Amino acid sequence: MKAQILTSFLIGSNLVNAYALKPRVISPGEKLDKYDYVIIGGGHAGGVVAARIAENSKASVLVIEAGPLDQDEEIAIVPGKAGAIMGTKYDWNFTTVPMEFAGARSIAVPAAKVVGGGSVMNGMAFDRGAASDYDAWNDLGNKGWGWKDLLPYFKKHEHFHPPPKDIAEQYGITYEASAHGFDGPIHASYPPFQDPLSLPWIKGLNSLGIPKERDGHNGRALNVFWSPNALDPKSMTRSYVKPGYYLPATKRRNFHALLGNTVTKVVTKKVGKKIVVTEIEYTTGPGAAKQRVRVGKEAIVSAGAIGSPRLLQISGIGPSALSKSLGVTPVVDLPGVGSNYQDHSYQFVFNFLTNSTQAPPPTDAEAAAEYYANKTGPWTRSGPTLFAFLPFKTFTENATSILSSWKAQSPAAHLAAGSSTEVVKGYSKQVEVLTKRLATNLMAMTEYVWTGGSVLLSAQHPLSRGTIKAASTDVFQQPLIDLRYGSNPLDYKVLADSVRWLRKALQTAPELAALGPIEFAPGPDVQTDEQFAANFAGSITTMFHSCCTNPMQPQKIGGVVDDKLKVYGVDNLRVVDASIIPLIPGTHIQATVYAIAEKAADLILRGR
Ligand SMILES: Cc1cc2nc3c(=O)[nH]c(=O)nc-3n(C[C@H](O)[C@H](O)[C@H](O)COP(=O)(O)OP(=O)(O)OC[C@H]3O[C@@H](n4cnc5c(N)ncnc54)[C@H](O)[C@@H]3O)c2cc1C
Repeated sequence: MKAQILTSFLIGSNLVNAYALKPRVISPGEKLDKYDYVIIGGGHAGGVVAARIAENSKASVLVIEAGPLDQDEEIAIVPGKAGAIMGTKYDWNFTTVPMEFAGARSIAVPAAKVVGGGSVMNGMAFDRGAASDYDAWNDLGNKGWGWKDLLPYFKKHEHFHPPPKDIAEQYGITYEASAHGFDGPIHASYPPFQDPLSLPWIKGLNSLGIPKERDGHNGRALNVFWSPNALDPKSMTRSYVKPGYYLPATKRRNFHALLGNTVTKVVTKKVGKKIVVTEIEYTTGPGAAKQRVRVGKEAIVSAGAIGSPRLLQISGIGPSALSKSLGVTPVVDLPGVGSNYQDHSYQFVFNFLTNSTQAPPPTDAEAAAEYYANKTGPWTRSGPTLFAFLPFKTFTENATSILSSWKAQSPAAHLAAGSSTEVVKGYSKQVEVLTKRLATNLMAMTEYVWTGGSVLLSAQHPLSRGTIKAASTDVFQQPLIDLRYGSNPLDYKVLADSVRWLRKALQTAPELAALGPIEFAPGPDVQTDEQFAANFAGSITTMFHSCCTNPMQPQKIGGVVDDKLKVYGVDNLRVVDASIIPLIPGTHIQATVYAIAEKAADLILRGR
């Protein structure tokens, strides 16, 4: 791919080269020899952290991103086309290895390869977890990462727009202004089109004793609630890192971005007793010459939940045995790198609504015409704005016994073979934290996404843990990605009970039963735990929330970064992206990624 360098340059006092350049596109030869901060990956978190650091005009910042800039194509910015970007040139197009407990299937794991990363590719659902999800991070030993600590960063990136009056009245959309930010770069708004079948779903849940929360953004992302999309209400297009952070940053003279360049190695050196990152090695493509840039202060790895652990591993920062098997000299033995892989898997329950009086939805051509003519209609909505996140005891009487079974399991029993003692200890601690919090009604266990009859069920706190392993030192060869869905059999048990509850809800809640739902998949033949497990193994797939592969937790329990996001054992290296999440929160994770990146930038700017 043709290398692109977008730039704006610096007169930073601490720069080696004394270019006095205006913002413009330059050739690779014009890059500086050394930058204070080199950010690897200009994706979602990387784009935010780079732009924020560059607000300090004295700091020189270079972002190296493997992908290009999107060109405002429909697939990037039109809500109704969200998802169509998967499988294109903006996707790394990763697939898993055959997954042992998921029918030996390999599945696609979309991962963005474009400026703004997942913020360009995602479904624009824009919500936060419950307070308990983040307080659990604190429980693991991470000071400053509880709900109250993160709330200012959730607000900082957000520009909230209250719902239009007519929509709010028709659908009962409520919000709490105190939970929101009003001047951040990312617009959060409610599309003018909502699904009329949302109303019987809310009423049905209410009649089963599940309350509607005023606002899921206030720490109670539980039960049923409305939530905005990452949507600019003026243009009715996606609100994301490129317009919100990246383009404004390119106007700064101290900000450079090197696009279409892939980092191949974090180069370290022993200085006294310390390991220090001295250079970053990168290239324009397979077989092309490798180049280097010097790191003045810090390197920040923001290559995503798959890219970041892989890059650390091929740089000798990771499990030493893996480094050696790759022919890499180990730099720091960090067994947690590439472990602890978590995701929200999902399973559909498909229903026909035999009594629905809803008119058939418009065709794609009609929806497109309406969108382009008036910026109204179904294409203004990318995905769900109504959420149901149910606490464990809400949907199964087996919650207590399942939690007891979790605690009784031998921690190593279901982890990947060869997991280190530290990783096993970390997992054990995570189970302890989760079982305590899931026993309350303050943490969600299953998300139910109502799609007007059919329902997508997603396990929010899986016990299965996957792995990412570099297959070779070649960054252009895909790593071994193993989500290991179902490796802990209790995950399938939880999901089976989630489906059972849904079936009952659809038949007993009067507002839902009135729609005449008839299930056609998994279908009435699937009843026992064993039948469910077999069904899930054949169909379960990703909800695209890969995370947790460089967990922030103490090193002795398999952590990779500390609570300042600094990599253990390396003096000037941080990781800032979804990989640092220790426990996946019960939410779609993009707002959490924004908050992580905002907090990281704050730590860096304050010299922490
Ligand atoms: C298909 C999809 C749908 C989703 N839907 C939603 C949703 O509706 N709501 C929600 O809340 N969340 C959603 N998410 C999740 C959310 O968008 C992601 O979790 C988040 O964007 C990840 O951010 P990140 O910074 O960790 O990684 P990324 O945004 O993936 O950034 C990593 C960047 O690093 C670059 N990179 C990787 N390796 C290298 C290298 N060696 N050299 C240089 N650059 C490199 C990549 O090209 C990429 O740009 C979705 C995700 C996907 C993939």
